[in-house]
Amino acid sequence: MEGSMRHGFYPVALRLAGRLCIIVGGGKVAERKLRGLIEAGADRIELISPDVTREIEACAAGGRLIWRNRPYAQGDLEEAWLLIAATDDHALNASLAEEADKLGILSNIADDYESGSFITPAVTRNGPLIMAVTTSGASPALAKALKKELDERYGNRYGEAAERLGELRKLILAGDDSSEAKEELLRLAAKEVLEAGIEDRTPEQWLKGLIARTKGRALS
Ligand SMILES: C[C@@]1(CC(=O)O)C2=NC(=C\c3[nH]c(c(CCC(=O)O)c3CC(=O)O)Cc3[nH]c(c(CC(=O)O)c3CCC(=O)O)/C=C3\N/C(=C\2)[C@@H](CCC(=O)O)[C@]3(C)CC(=O)O)/[C@H]1CCC(=O)O
Ligand SMILES: NC(=O)c1ccc[n+]([C@@H]2O[C@H](COP(=O)([O-])OP(=O)(O)OC[C@H]3O[C@@H](n4cnc5c(N)ncnc54)[C@H](O)[C@@H]3O)[C@@H](O)[C@H]2O)c1
Repeated sequence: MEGSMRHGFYPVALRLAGRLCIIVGGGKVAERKLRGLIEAGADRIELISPDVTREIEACAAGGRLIWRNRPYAQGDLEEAWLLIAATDDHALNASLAEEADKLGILSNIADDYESGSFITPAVTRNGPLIMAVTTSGASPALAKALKKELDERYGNRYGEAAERLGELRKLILAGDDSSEAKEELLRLAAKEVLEAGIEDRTPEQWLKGLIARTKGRALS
């Protein structure tokens, strides 16, 4: 197996609910990262900055985050699970990256794509369907433009489909077919959605149709 050091990123989807996320900085970049955390379901957010945008201030007033209205102070990261450093102070961002590593905290450093343990992709969300694009730091603007194209092309079409497939999947997995038969049904359902779109029927009706299709094929 060959790795690539240059583009050495491992994409994951993190579960943030209940975990303390700290943003240091309160400018335009901090605001965008904050929006991303909220959309991802983060419910314990602290933002440390002596100065914030209006949107950040409104989010704090609405109880979406705790705003510490002061500069970063040593020790602020100790309880954190994840850090986003988005100040305009390069030396501070760099030292935050080091401190996070020492403490074992995930870190995103907005002004230096080589430090920090993760970078944030451009993201589009439609129900459970999340499409994320990264250029490994080569061109954030391209990541943003590609994300828009993906959203226009697939977002509306497959967001609801993913939701419905999720319900169908639960039904199939709860049944007592063999695991091979279940996998075949699940693959067939996803293929059907790609080829024909979703039809207006209950998961039970859908499953019936799929079973008929797999049986029909076995006989032919
Ligand atoms: C995708 C997106 C996600 C998000 O942030 O939510 C994101 N940047 C976005 C936009 C954007 N950022 C910049 C521009 C101006 C045009 C340009 O420079 O191309 C635009 C375009 C715009 O604003 O229109 C400038 C910029 N960005 C970074 C640096 C510093 C450096 O390169 O080290 C500088 C120079 C700062 C300076 O000049 O001082 C660094 C990073 N930006 C990343 C992510 C990570 C790599 C992701 C990847 O490559 O896939 C990484 C490495 C770290 C990180 O932030 O995680 C978000 C689109 C959101 C959306 O979808 O709407
Ligand atoms: N990753 C990205 O996508 C991206 C995009 C554009 C810019 N950048 C980089 O990100 C950084 C921030 O950009 P911006 O446009 O949000 O800047 P900005 O000037 O709008 O905001 C900077 C923020 O940092 C805060 N700050 C400064 N010193 C602080 C301290 N000691 N403690 C806490 N907060 C402090 C300020 O109060 C301010 O809120 C810049 O260095 C820029 O180069 C990154």
